[in-house]
Amino acid sequence: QYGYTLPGWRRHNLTYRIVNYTPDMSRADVDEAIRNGLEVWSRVTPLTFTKTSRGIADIMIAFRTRVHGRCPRYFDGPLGVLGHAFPPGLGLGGDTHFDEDENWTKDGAGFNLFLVAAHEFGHALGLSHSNDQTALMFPNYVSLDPNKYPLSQDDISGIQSIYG
Ligand SMILES: O=C1CC=C(NS(=O)(=O)c2ccc(-c3ccccc3)cc2)CC1=O
Ligand SMILES: [Ca+2]
Ligand SMILES: [Zn+2]
Repeated sequence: QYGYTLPGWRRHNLTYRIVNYTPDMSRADVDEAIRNGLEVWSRVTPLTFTKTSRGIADIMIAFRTRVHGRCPRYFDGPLGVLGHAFPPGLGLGGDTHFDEDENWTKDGAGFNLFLVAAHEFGHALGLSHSNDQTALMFPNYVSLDPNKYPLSQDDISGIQSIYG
């Protein structure tokens, strides 16, 4: 159950672009972690995600540190905040940034990019935090088994309350 749900995207066929890559992982592993992070949500909604490699996409994904660009939120160096995403909307809406000062991995070491991405994309699609500690949208990072299906019933009812 969520405190509030933000308005969702009116269009269901969304685009995303990975603006830059972390040196912690291979490009293929980053592409896969991001694709899987989006697929977690597209599997339970009518949403589709198409990758673009240039221009402006709905969901602009970037690895940034500290104060970055015209983003109103800043990162804090290693640990602490791992990423942030903006709720659906034009411009910054949907954009998702990861803190490059973290050690991003595809396995259990450091922080698992797929898991953090799946959480942040929940915000980019309009979900707030859940108080269900088994939920992907729980505010604290739990290193779930990335191969286990990370969505809880709470997440599914939350996202389906927005996208029906
Ligand atoms: O809006 C916010 C503000 C603070 C956040 N803290 S975080 O970046 O350290 C973070 C915390 C938990 C997760 C997470 C939770 C459950 C499963 C996987 C990741 C991801 C990022 C995450 C976030 O999305
Ligand atoms: Ca940080
Ligand atoms: Zn940012």
